[in-house]
Amino acid sequence: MLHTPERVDSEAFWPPADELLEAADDIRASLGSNWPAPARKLRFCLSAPTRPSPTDVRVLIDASAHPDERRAWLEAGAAIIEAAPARVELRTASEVYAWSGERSDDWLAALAAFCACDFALHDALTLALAWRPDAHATGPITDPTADPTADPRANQPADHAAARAIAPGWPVDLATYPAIEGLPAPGRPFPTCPDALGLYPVVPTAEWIERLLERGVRTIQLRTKSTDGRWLDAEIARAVRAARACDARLFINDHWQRAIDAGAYGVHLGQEDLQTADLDAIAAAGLRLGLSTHGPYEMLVALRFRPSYIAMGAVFPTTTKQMPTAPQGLVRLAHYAGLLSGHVPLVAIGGIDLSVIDAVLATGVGSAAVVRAVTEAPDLTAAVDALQAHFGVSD
Ligand SMILES: Cc1ncc(COP(=O)(O)OP(=O)(O)O)c(N)n1
Ligand SMILES: Cc1ncsc1CCOP(=O)(O)O
Repeated sequence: MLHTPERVDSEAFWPPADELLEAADDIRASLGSNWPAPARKLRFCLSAPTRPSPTDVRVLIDASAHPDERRAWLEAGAAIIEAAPARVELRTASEVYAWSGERSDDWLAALAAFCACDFALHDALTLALAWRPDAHATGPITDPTADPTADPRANQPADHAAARAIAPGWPVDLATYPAIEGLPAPGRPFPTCPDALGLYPVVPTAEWIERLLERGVRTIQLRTKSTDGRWLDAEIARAVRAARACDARLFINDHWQRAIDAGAYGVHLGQEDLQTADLDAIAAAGLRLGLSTHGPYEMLVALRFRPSYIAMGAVFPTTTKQMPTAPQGLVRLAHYAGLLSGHVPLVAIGGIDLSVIDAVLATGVGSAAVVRAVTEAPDLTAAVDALQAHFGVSD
């Protein structure tokens, strides 16, 4: 079992800072014990270390550093956080992130606490800037016997309600989350779609779509990596025809222009597609937009575009797609579901099949997207019927 100790590493701050460590420990304890143990222990350096290491994060508060010094830290693999009034920037050798907005005086303690729960540094910083001493969830801390990283195939929690509980220290109010800099001004909101999108198969051809519509599926995605334009046009047109005939919600992955031309219900895009897709054209055509995310930072990015739903994953390990981040697990998923509840529907994806569907739905998500659970099912009808039954859909 990989339970995180409810404490921050005693060497998390350099030079040692007892009060800061105590505040970080308090915040960490308020997050409960169900998080993965941190993959690496970061050291937050309030003064320059003699020799920076890749696990160092140099923290400059209302201060600047000589460019040569910065270069040396980044070359050593260290990260730099610069905190100015109402603005924080994180710089690594390859990335720059910037947030603006108010923050708590204890944001640095909160940062150490979220890093101790194994959030990536930019995700932990997003959460730390949102953290407030008095704006906490009221629910019980999640079940201390549940293993956050465990696939419930191996460790089925007796009570799925445990997976839904939100730790008291988790920042639940989107209004306290910082603004991410460098994004376009919010455009018009995309048309809404139901909170509970239900079972959401993601499949490679129109023929698959037809087969699944026949089995009663009503939210579905055409996802193909083909670059053959004529084939794509024909498949998308056929899929749209089939979905319309059943009044089903058909999302087209990536091919937003073709989806507009064919009159699909919606488009699904990844974070990198946000740089190139014409979101105004998608919205103007009345299509819904689903966006992929892999953590709290990307969730905030996605929210800026006012999508119809946000997808989060991979929840569990998957062989269908190479993922940029480690599986999120159920505990994070439940916290994301709590945060987005009432704002935008959340779709879980990655490694989901019949054996985990109950646990996934217990986190509060309204939909589960699946690839292999249908495309590799030995008996498609049985697999779809069994999955659908968990969404209250029966034959
Ligand atoms: C419902 C849903 N969630 C996530 C994805 C993944 O989309 P993306 O990040 O764009 O990656 P590719 O699917 O293009 O490989 C999805 N397609 N659907
Ligand atoms: C496309 C995608 N995006 C995030 S996980 C994933 C693959 C999900 O596939 P499976 O359901 O087979 O694990």
